[in-house]
Amino acid sequence: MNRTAMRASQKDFENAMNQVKLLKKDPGNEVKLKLYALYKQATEGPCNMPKPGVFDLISKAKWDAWNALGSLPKEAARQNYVDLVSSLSPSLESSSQVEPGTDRKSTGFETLVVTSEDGITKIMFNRPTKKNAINTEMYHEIMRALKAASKDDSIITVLTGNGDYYSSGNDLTNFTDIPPGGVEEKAKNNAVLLREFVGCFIDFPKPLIAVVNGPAVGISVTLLGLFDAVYASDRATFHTPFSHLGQSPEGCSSYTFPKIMSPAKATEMLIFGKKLTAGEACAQGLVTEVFPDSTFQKEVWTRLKAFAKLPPNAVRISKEVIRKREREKLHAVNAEECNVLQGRWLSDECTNAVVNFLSRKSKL
Ligand SMILES: CCCCC/C=C/CC(=O)SCCNC(=O)CCNC(=O)[C@H](O)C(C)(C)COP(=O)(O)OP(=O)(O)OC[C@H]1O[C@@H](n2cnc3c(N)ncnc32)[C@H](O)[C@@H]1OP(=O)(O)O
Repeated sequence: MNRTAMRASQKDFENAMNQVKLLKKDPGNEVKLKLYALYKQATEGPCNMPKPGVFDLISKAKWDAWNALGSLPKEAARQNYVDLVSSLSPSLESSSQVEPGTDRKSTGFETLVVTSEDGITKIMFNRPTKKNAINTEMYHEIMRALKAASKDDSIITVLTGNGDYYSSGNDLTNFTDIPPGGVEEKAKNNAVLLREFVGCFIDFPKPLIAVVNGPAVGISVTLLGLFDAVYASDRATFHTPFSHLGQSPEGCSSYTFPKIMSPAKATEMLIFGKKLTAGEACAQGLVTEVFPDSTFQKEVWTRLKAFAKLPPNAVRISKEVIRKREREKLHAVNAEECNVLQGRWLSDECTNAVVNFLSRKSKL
């Protein structure tokens, strides 16, 4: 279509402005200056600002670009703006698509949906009928997805849940398939797996963000202390009923939670199993921000897309600086928690709690 023969309407102009916000790639300073100048010309007419001083480089570059348009009529500037934006269209995305998910979808996962788009790798727990309980396969797949995300070209990595739950934590049927070596061997294998699993979160090199779409239980809560930001729907709750299950804290929460929320508040959660609302978890520092469920996805993904446009090296280096001085300590805490849990899994208290759940005598 020959757009120059057309006259861009105010609506075309507004659409073009919205499309600019959704550019996948930075179009470069030259194009950005042109866009700025055309926008100013289209909305205010010829340059009407005093020339900035030579040391104010950015304002001066903008002024030069606008001033260079001379007396170009507003209508023509509007048309040129729309044409310029449309020439950038290969790097635009559909404006209706807010949440990443359609671009590169990784195959080979049974329990996850992993997608990569707009500089964001999204790892979505995908066992909605089991409230996204984490079974052995899922522990392995999450580790595989994190390792791939650490090497791909994304800037940030997001974990979220499919369905009404974020995750109901460890799949309690993990305790049922007993190997030839008996329950001791099972407990040992689980401790090895758990240590490796939590280790992947400690060592993850990019910002890790949790998009907590609904209730979170057990290990899906404790791990949040190792994330860099946690955004929650106001439907989400945070529950670590370890004592009820005859178990003890994991995911480095015995160290991170007292630091994040004070020792007494951590005790209420980790020992007494107090369930927090999203608002309470935010007040205690575990959650970064809470959103109304009706606008949660739209608001959070818009924000994440903006984060993912930040310079990748600066983002990665900053994450390393922040994590560096804690990494050794976190690995030591993880090792100790796994050791303690290995013993707990062999206890009558834990066995009874799991049997009660599996025979539906108890629920949280
Ligand atoms: C390598 C090992 C590492 C171990 C690390 C240790 C981690 C510690 C923890 O994570 S402790 C937390 C463990 N989680 C729980 O105790 C939660 C148990 N689940 C429940 O209490 C409830 O299911 C509920 C409150 C989460 C949801 O209740 P609701 O009534 O809404 O739904 P249902 O109970 O009908 O659940 C639907 C189906 O999902 C199955 N399911 C849910 N959670 C789990 C789970 N954690 N483990 C196994 N299965 C779970 C539930 O059994 C239903 O399945 P069904 O439809 O086939 O009956």
